[in-house]
Amino acid sequence: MPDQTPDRTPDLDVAIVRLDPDLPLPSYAHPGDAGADLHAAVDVELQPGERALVPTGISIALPDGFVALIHPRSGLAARHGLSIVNTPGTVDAGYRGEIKVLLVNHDRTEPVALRRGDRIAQLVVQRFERARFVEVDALPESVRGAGGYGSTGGFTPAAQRDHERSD
Ligand SMILES: O=c1ccn([C@H]2C[C@H](O)[C@@H](COP(=O)(O)OP(=O)(O)OP(=O)(O)O)O2)c(=O)[nH]1
Ligand SMILES: [Mg+2]
Repeated sequence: MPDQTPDRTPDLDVAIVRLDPDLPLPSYAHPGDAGADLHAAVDVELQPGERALVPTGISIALPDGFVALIHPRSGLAARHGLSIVNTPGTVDAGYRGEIKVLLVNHDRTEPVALRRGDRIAQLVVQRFERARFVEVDALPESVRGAGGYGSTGGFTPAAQRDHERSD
């Protein structure tokens, strides 16, 4: 069935140069998708635990005030343990070099073989705010305060749950 989701995402022109004219441009798989899929420009095989900086064959020029974030694809992560070391990778508006993806194979036993043209990651273009860091002597109080790193509780690991049940 065709995707019925109306695409209300506003369009933004982003200049792109294909360093490799045989590869497709990044593209959104469905209306409303946030990420445009990026293609590998080379074949690469990653052994378990191995990483590689994989070229995508494109350079872009984002308008000022925009950033592109390189996210992993969940299917590759779930099926092969493939992720990105520095996820999300940050592509700055001023960057004119080739976009590359720092892939890592988290699988313990199986290598991952990628072919040139495979969709290896997704690029999310978004606006950002540039902060002016205003130094003060003390920060305003908040309900959370300095609590973090699980201060609100986490989950009980299954092994511990089983142990409590058998008590
Ligand atoms: O996954 C990534 C991350 C970065 N870049 C490019 C675009 C980005 O604008 C530039 C610099 O990235 P970043 O600031 O993350 O790296 P850095 O280690 O801080 O290098 P630099 O000192 O050049 O900023 O490298 C990529 O192509 N892929
Ligand atoms: Mg940097």
